[in-house]
Amino acid sequence: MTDPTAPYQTIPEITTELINLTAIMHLPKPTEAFMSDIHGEYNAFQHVLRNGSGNVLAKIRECFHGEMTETTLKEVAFLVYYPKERLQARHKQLHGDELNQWYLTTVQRLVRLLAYTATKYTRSKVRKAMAPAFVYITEELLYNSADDADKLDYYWAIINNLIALGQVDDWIIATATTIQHLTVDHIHIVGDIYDRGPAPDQVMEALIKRQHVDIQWGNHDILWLGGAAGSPLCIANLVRICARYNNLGILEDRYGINLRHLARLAEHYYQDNPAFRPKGADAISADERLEITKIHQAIAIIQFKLEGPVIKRRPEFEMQHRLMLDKLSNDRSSIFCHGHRYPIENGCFQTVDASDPYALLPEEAQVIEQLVKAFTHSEKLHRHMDFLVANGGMYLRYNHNLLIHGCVPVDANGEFIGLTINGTTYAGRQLFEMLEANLRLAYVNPKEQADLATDLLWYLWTGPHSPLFGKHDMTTFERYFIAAPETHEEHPNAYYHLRHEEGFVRKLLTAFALDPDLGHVINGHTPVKKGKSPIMANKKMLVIDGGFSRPYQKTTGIGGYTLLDNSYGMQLVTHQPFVSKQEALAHLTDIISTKRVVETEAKRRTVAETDIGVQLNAQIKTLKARLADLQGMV
Ligand SMILES: O=P(O)(O)OC[C@H]1O[C@](O)(COP(=O)(O)O)[C@@H](O)[C@@H]1O
Ligand SMILES: [Mn+2]
Repeated sequence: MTDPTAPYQTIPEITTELINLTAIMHLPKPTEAFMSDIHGEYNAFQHVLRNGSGNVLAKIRECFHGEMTETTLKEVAFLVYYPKERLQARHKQLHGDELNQWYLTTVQRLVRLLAYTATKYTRSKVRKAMAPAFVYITEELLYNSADDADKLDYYWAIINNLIALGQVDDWIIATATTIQHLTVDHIHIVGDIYDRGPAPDQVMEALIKRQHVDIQWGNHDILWLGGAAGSPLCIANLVRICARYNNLGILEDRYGINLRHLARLAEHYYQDNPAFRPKGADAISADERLEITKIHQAIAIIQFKLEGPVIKRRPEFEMQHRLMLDKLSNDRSSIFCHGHRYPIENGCFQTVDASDPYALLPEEAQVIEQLVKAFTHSEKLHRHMDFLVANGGMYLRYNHNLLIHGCVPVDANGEFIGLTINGTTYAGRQLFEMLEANLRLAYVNPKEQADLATDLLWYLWTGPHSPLFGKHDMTTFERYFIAAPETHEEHPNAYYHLRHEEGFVRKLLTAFALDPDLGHVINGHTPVKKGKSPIMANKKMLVIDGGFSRPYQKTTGIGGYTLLDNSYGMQLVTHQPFVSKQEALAHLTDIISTKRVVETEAKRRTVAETDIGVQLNAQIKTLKARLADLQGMV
């Protein structure tokens, strides 16, 4: 890494930079937002992203305190969230002089709001958040006040010219976006961008456009990373989930993955089957539903077949109990598992050879080969996965907090447990690091499909000690084919009851080299059921999967939680279910219901108390030593 102090070598250069860095240390800590389990719900996600978890409206309220009615406040807020759409609406309503008056008022308001949101940042940081084409104009407006009599004409001349030259709409859009970005400086995504919902690719595009984003991988994200890394099992799982949620379009239309071979195989071998009809597919034709139902069965059976060889070649995964196809009776009418014989419902094992149940038919092998090729060659998928790999990890330590999608696997006594590979046992933080190193290895070697690194990707999705899964079994097979509900249970790791205890959460923070007095553990993954609190362990544990995922809103009763951490403290924000962008725009409805203060700081926190502050402090030390050397030489 290059030394950030390298450009400062002379006494005046060093002095200027020292003054700059020391001043930054005193600025308020930038705002962080935490979101998780977006599950492809782009519209709800982008709304929360645009409104900064309710922070934009709060800033507008403070900035224009007492000057605006509730309706006007909302109008300004929605202009900041959806500038393009609101401008279109204005163009329909207002013309000529009325429109010009609206522009004059609006530009002035946005300049005031921008100045207000920019106060806690350096000029250089604010500049970086602006659209390059408008930096000059915006800075002139921002740093020359309309209240200054000498500058009044100059100020209004800029605004009038923006209007006269037809640039004002673009400026409004650019400035609204800058305000959004300054309101929430840093975004943490605590996993599960993918699966179940319709537009994970759009979520990725939105994240790529933001400047400060990190991602803690979720088990569903691993399937897609695994797909790009050429793992046949990850591919089979994610295609199955796309079929189950009527989302095959994500593969074909968004990522250019051709499903023709799979559809042909499905058409040949499968019929209608109630257990495999797609969810949330009321609007599609009967023919289409039938086609998806067949594809769903074809890929599920391929998945169960592919699991066999991996479980057998990796005894260290301890997943032999997940071998299901060899437990079917010869006539496939029953199965012996979980210590009992159960009848099979909705069976579709026509391609399973009783004497060699895990063998793929030649056409199944061909389908999977073709899918692997398509996944490893999709340019768009690679762009998205490169971003996920470059900006993501198995866990993150950030400003004293530990961010993890699922859990840190432990036994009933709270001792770390994990995987033993080649005689070495990996548990606690080492387990995360070993898995991450293997993921990165698998990702850069997509041609390897049966090596340990690729098999570990699948383990991350479903393994009993996977920190991203956190349950003993994934009972997908039983959920499709066995009615008895006791076979569907997926026992959660002891972590999930221990995380209510403060002592246990302190132990986790210490194990990840964080200060247990200052830090919190922030989790996603498990929807917080109606009536349960997402704040646990004397506020040390925060669980923010309130469920953006529509299919899960029945369980949670809400539209999701997000967490905000600013210089004043931490706040948990509860969101109502998001209906649609059209609905939000038509009625200016936000989806914030409550803000709950988790912690309030006695003294406003500054940059000095953040991770960036620690880095700046090191730079200050280096520069001071360099200055002393130079002064000694004089
Ligand atoms: O709701 P579905 O589609 O049946 O999925 C259920 C499966 O999803 C999982 O909950 C994993 O997904 P999450 O990470 O979203 O919890 C499995 O444990 C479970 O078998
Ligand atoms: Mn998850």
